[in-house]
Amino acid sequence: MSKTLSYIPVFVTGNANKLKEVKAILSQGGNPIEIDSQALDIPELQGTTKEIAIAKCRRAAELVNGPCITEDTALSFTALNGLPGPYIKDFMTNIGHDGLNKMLVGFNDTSAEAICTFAYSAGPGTEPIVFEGRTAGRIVCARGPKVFGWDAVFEPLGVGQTYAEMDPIEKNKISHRYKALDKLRTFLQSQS
Ligand SMILES: O=c1nc[nH]c2c1ncn2[C@H]1C[C@H](O)[C@@H](COP(=O)(O)OP(=O)(O)OP(=O)(O)O)O1
Ligand SMILES: [Mg+2]
Repeated sequence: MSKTLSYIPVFVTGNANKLKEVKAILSQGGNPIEIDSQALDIPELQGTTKEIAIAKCRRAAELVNGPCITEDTALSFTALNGLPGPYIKDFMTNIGHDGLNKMLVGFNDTSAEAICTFAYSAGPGTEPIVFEGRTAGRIVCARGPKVFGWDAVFEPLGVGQTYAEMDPIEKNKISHRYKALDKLRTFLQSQS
């Protein structure tokens, strides 16, 4: 039986690949949760992953004028004290898979962490709540289809494949997004 919330939150994202994974993860297991979606591009501040996620969700709640969910993804390199972190989108756009590898030339440490921060707001003026998921791995030369962001250069610890090489079902079992969404799911189910 699927659990029915008294309202359907809107997942605000401009990223079709994120939406696809979120829908897949939420429909697995016994208690699917229904969400709507809207493709809005919301300005993102500088700051910690949590500060950025909260500001984004606050703005989204004003725009949709109701309950909403946003998600912010970061890729943090240990050797660079956490950078590019929440600024990964600009780095991907400007220097690509190769550039991300070159940034680590001269460092012995190629470890990195994929961080997903979901934020939920019950509506405009309501302080967003955040749910974080982290998956540890390392940065490698691109392997696999270059369909989704930096998937081809991130190899989760102990898997031997990059996110891009993994079966999407397997990625969705261990990913930063899955871990954060699992916490959000528990919260939403407790609300209904
Ligand atoms: O699982 C992932 N595997 C590989 N790459 C990923 C993943 N998840 C996000 N990404 C990329 C998309 C964007 O280049 C950056 C995050 O930026 P971020 O602002 O969170 O995403 P976005 O602007 O594309 O969509 P949104 O409208 O939800 O903000 O990392
Ligand atoms: Mg964004």
